[in-house]
Amino acid sequence: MSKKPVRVAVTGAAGQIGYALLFRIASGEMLGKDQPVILQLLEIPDEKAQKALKGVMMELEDCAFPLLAGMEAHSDPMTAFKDTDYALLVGSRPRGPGMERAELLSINGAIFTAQGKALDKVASRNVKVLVVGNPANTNAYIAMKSAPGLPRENFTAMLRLDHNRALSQVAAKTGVKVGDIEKLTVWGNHSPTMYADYRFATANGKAIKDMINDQEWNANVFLPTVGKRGAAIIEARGLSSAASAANAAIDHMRDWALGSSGKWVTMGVPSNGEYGIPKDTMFGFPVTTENGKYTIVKDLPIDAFSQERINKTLQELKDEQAGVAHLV
Ligand SMILES: NC(=O)c1ccc[n+]([C@@H]2O[C@H](COP(=O)([O-])OP(=O)(O)OC[C@H]3O[C@@H](n4cnc5c(N)ncnc54)[C@H](O)[C@@H]3O)[C@@H](O)[C@H]2O)c1
Ligand SMILES: O=C(O)C[C@H](O)C(=O)O
Repeated sequence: MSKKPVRVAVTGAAGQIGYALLFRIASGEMLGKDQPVILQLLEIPDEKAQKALKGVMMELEDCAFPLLAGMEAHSDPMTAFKDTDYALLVGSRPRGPGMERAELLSINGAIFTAQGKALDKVASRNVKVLVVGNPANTNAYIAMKSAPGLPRENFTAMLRLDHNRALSQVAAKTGVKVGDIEKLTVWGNHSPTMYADYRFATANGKAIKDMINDQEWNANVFLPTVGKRGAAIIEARGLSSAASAANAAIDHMRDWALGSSGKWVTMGVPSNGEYGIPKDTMFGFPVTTENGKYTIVKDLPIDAFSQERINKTLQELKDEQAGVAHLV
């Protein structure tokens, strides 16, 4: 018997990431090749954006995806999030030239307050929320705080792009296959302060740390490369990473919904106090996922170098949270 369709809301649906994301959701890459989906697409109430959204929907229609059970265009989160089972919050205002971070936080803060409130009122009580729009961790924190009627663990931020970037850099350095690397993680904020950590990583039972054995490379090549990769893509493409961001969003949601088969993945999730991270801080942690739930990997040893990096990315998140304190 075929499965009942699930509702997937995507905001910023006519944007770059939306264009790289929607076709993959509709083809079953996110929730499985046997799971029909209804897409509930949100764009700003602007003629040009809504027209572009219609164009994307025409293309989705032209793909004749067997799993696409329905499609709706919205300009109001209160209708876009109605009964939604999954919400991918991609739409947000990018930082313009000369814009202060505080200004960006405040503009996007207003978006994620409204969207959090709408999710609180109309979404499924089991909704799984992934925030992609930057600053992703703090936007996810605002949405979570604006939705007190939903379980806080339903709100997550995307660190998976950093995780995937780190995997590829480690694979290139060691010569092992990317798919053979396990137990890598990224701690903290989706920003250049993130801490990609391969201390526990293995490939075919061998320790990656021993294979690399080069702390100078770790501190001065690997971490800056992963941390500044988004800026390097913008510099090269003239646009921010969209296909790799959409791919990471698919990976994040797929693993959350369908399980990671015991493997570690990185998710930005509200802390319960693990590793000394204050409760509710939306922080990148190593997690495993099973039956639609994630569990933070606990009690890993944190050495002095790692602690210093974790403190730095935590401080940035604390500063961001202080900047939006009036909104939550
Ligand atoms: N977390 C990550 O790893 C990661 C990676 C890459 C990009 N990003 C971020 O993702 C966001 C989207 O990137 P993009 O390249 O698709 O940008 P884009 O500008 O191409 O598209 C964004 C879309 O969002 C829409 N939008 C803006 N405000 C909205 C709102 N309140 N409701 C609904 N839609 C709204 C815009 O109209 C636009 O169509 C940016 O904030 C970017 O910085 C995050
Ligand atoms: O959009 C950006 O500022 C960069 C993006 O978050 C990325 O990591 O590629």
